[in-house]
Amino acid sequence: MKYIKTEIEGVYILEPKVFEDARGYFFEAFKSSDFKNNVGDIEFIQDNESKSSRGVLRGLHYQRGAYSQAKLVRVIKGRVLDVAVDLRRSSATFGKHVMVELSDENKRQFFIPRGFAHGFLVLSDEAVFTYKVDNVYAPDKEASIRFDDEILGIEWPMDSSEILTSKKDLEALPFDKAEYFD
Ligand SMILES: Cc1cn([C@H]2C[C@H](O)[C@@H](COP(=O)(O)OP(=O)(O)O[C@H]3O[C@@H](C)C(=O)[C@@H](O)[C@H]3O)O2)c(=O)[nH]c1=O
Repeated sequence: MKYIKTEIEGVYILEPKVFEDARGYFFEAFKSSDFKNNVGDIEFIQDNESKSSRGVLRGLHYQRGAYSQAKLVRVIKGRVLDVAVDLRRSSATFGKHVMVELSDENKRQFFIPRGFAHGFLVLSDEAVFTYKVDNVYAPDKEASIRFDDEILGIEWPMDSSEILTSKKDLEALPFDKAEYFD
């Protein structure tokens, strides 16, 4: 697995070594010891999976305060654009984001530390998205920032007429009303 640093401290793109043969392929999707050596001592406690159709945008989500979750995300079917927004007020890249394409073809993974908002847009007809988190799900600590917030300036490659979000995400707060991290 290659661990590639991004322009935001603590955010990594992971590229697995894929072994192909006549039967198909094999790769190590997660190896705790490697992850610890390259990223840090993070204990993932839950695996999640969602399926979405083209144009679905889930995000930009985070859990507030001590309920923040680090996430290791990947796509096992289809193609998405994944975005992590830095909400760490003391960070040099506060308010900045990293965008990466994740697909079943490139098999890339994206590591988003605590203190970030996260979201993705589905580019293929269907996408199955799976991710590990390192903290409990706490529905009353959930927060959502508008994906099309002007300050964030994320360039989603679809018109808002093509984008489908949840009611919760439509009612999300603008970035300047969000709760940040120290
Ligand atoms: C996130 C989550 C949701 N749920 C339930 C609540 C709800 O009834 C249903 C769907 O939840 P949501 O609408 O919040 O699902 P979704 O919009 O897919 O939320 C996810 O979006 C991506 C971008 C993230 O980064 C995740 O952390 C998470 O916030 O699943 C759980 O039971 N456990 C969980 O850990």
